[in-house]
Amino acid sequence: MTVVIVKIDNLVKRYGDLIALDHLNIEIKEGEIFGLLGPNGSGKTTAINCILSLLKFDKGNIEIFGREMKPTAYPIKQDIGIVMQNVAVFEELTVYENIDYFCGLYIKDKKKRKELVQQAIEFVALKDFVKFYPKKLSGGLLRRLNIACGIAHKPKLIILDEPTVAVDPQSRNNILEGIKRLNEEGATIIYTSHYMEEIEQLCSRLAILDKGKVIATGTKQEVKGMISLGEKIVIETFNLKEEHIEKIREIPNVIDVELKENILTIKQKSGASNLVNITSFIANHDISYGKIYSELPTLNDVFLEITGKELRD
Ligand SMILES: Nc1ncnc2c1ncn2[C@@H]1O[C@H](COP(=O)(O)OP(=O)(O)OP(=O)(O)O)[C@@H](O)[C@H]1O
Repeated sequence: MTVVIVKIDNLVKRYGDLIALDHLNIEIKEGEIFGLLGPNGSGKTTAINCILSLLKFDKGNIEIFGREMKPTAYPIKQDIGIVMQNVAVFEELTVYENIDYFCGLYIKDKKKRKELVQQAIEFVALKDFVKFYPKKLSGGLLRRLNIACGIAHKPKLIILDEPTVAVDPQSRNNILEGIKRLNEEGATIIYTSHYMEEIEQLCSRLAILDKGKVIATGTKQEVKGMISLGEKIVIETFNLKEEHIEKIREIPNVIDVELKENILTIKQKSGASNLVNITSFIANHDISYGKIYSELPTLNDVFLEITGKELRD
């Protein structure tokens, strides 16, 4: 039986005249890594703050673990781990003391807490830095400390709001791998990002947000299946003429052709396969080419087709 961990029903949140969340409906199931993908300002942080009852909302209902979420729902909060966008640690405490403090909010037994703090330190690979104060840590290490503080008490639901913004690639990989391990160990994860690559890599299901609305939701395949765009064929060409482009446009199932700095991108309708037709066209017209490959639509393509805008400006 599928257990629903988070149920967001018809959620509306206004800031004055601005509708930050516009009748949001989302269900997150046990064991998922659920992605909330959307550009800056689409409502991801507002949604997270409402889920956590840190913000009052105007309409709707939120249930977590099958119970109504309220500011005073402490038993529910105990089973949630939060890693917010802005690093929130104490400057006057060391790495160890910070993790111990946050873990101590939920775990009173000292022996148990010591074990959990050690596990969290190993988990984010901060063993060599336990005596450091936060101001001595690089941005990436600080993010890792922030994560350790949020997850040390082994919560059932972990919410991470853009945890990789402004971190170096090594720390980013460390963070993404760590999230996968937390999930394998049984935690349900909500992960917000405006990086579609991260959501693609990490999440089993996702919702794409724009202007406070869910514009698409499902597995990656389901979401990509909602648009008319199918495979894209990309060719590096050197002597292509305008008339060639026009002829390629006429090939059945081609929906768009674009040439940018020697890179020709041919977009096709979902379900169509034109690679053979296009390679024979190129050969028959003596067009010289370098790389040629086909790729599936990205989540940015989904966003672009539905909203007319790029995910990242
Ligand atoms: N406290 C606030 N007062 C007024 N407007 C706000 C407030 N917080 C957010 N907003 C507005 O609500 C909308 C949603 O913002 P939100 O921070 O939830 O988006 P986001 O998707 O998390 O973006 P980002 O990735 O930039 O954090 C934006 O238009 C934002 O300007």
